[in-house]
Amino acid sequence: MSKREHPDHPELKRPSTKRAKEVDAELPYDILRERLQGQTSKDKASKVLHWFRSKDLRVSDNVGLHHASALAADQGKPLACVYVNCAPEFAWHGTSPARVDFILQNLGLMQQELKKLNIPLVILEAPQRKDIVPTIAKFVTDNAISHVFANYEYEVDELRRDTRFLDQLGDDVHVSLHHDQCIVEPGTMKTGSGGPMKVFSPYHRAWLAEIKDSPELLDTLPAPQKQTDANGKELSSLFDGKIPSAPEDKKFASADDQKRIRKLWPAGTSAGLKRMDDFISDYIEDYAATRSNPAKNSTSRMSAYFSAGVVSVRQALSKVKTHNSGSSDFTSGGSTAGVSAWVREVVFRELYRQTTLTTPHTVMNLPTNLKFEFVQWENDEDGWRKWKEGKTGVPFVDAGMRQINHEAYMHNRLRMNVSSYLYCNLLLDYRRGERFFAETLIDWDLSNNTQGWEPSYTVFNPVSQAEKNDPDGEYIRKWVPELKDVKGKAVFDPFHRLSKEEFQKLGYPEPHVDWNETKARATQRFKQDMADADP
Ligand SMILES: Cc1cc2nc3c(=O)[nH]c(=O)nc-3n(C[C@H](O)[C@H](O)[C@H](O)COP(=O)(O)OP(=O)(O)OC[C@H]3O[C@@H](n4cnc5c(N)ncnc54)[C@H](O)[C@@H]3O)c2cc1C
Repeated sequence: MSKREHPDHPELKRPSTKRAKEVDAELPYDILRERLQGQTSKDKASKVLHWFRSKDLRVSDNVGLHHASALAADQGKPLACVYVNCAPEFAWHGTSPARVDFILQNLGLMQQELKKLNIPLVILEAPQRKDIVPTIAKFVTDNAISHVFANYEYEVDELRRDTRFLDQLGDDVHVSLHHDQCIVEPGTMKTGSGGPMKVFSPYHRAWLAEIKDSPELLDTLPAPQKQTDANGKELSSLFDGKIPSAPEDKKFASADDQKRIRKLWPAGTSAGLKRMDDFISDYIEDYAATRSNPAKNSTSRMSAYFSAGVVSVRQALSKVKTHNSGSSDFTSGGSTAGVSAWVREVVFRELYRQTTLTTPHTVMNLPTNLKFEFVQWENDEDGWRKWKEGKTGVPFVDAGMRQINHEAYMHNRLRMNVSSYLYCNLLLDYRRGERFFAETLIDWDLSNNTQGWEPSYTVFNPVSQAEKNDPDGEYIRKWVPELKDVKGKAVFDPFHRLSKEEFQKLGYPEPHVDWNETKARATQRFKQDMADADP
């Protein structure tokens, strides 16, 4: 059996490195674009459709929807919207109950908002993933739709799905895809030699220069105008669609969980925009100084809204521009330390989408650096269980894991620490952690998650990381109540810093592994297994 096949862990399935390189060489994005460009243009519309996916769930500043509505209004033709619900698609990606619930709630709010504009939002059901394309293609044909609009999704399966969609529709229907997820179109930031930029610093510099020179990239688009009664009437049978409930395997474990998560992450574009306004007025100026301290809770928490597209990055950055005295110069010379530090994080998000598009093997369950594919991982099931439950005996790691289990969210500093601990100290396949994040986070985003989990030689020391970033131990004491009365620096490493008797009274686990020994083991394993690796 090949090491790529894991009957016990289907989430670890992946293609060979040879296949990965073939996909990189013939980009699914290029194949789709060629197919789009090969369409015969179609000037006259009969009915227009916008197809929402799970990354553009908003009515305002939605590029695809805006163009769909402009065409419909221009030609005086009806406009409808559609979303294809597919439970196996959620299962395939491992989408968390929190994210499924967030998506469904946002669909409900959008349906109401669109109804006020006399535009129906139809929810189609695809029983299996393979049914998505035939289901929507049938809807297009049955309703005599002439033009379909949507926004690009940059992941391999999604690009291939769209190519199949075009093939299935043939020449009778015209399909337009738009770039909506980023400020700068992915794939367009090139190095001097013409290849896509892959390294953060030059990409960041080029990105800042582009936005400074072209502030219109931050302009937002209005919601569609209200549809005429006559056109609304033509679509009258499409108005009474119901929002589906979550599939059984994606329901919250309890009503309490649902209530807590909904309170932490209120659905809707208005709630997201308000969160952004509050962040700008209360936190952005201190962001550079406080962003790494998880106890301060001073980051924007916009990630759930960005990943489902409930708020666009344009909407967020146009607000930051207003705050920055109307200037789109977000360099350190043109904005405050807080503003430039926050925008820098958004630029990571932009680069990761460019990487997904131009190096697609990164979203096919393979590391960017394919040499890491040759590492032999351990099978420490006890360590795996302790990691998931936040019981490794390492306070900073456990605090992060308990936060994710409670909030469907984890502070970035902790994401870096718990991931390093999993694949370096426990030496467990990093893909298991990546999948656990998908299954738990409300803000799961394939590009950000896979790039965040990219394995590297750096082994984080969770004790010194905690001392530096949580200097008062406030975050640890909040999430690990067994340690709430531990005084001073012992909270960072109670097993080594308290007497045996004091430690035993806490009811907190001993460290599952010794950090120094496992760091040396990881370094040695990576070096040895990757030395002759020839992906
Ligand atoms: C192992 C690992 C897994 C991650 N998985 C995800 C994920 O599934 N979804 C996700 O959105 N982010 C992920 N991140 C990135 C980052 O941790 C989160 O975006 C951030 O913590 C969200 O909190 P915030 O909105 O308050 O961020 P802020 O600090 O306010 O940043 C603003 C926005 O910038 C973007 N951003 C911030 N940090 C990063 C980063 N390191 N990489 C890419 N974009 C960033 C996000 O869209 C974020 O909302 C991951 C990071 C790591 C190390």
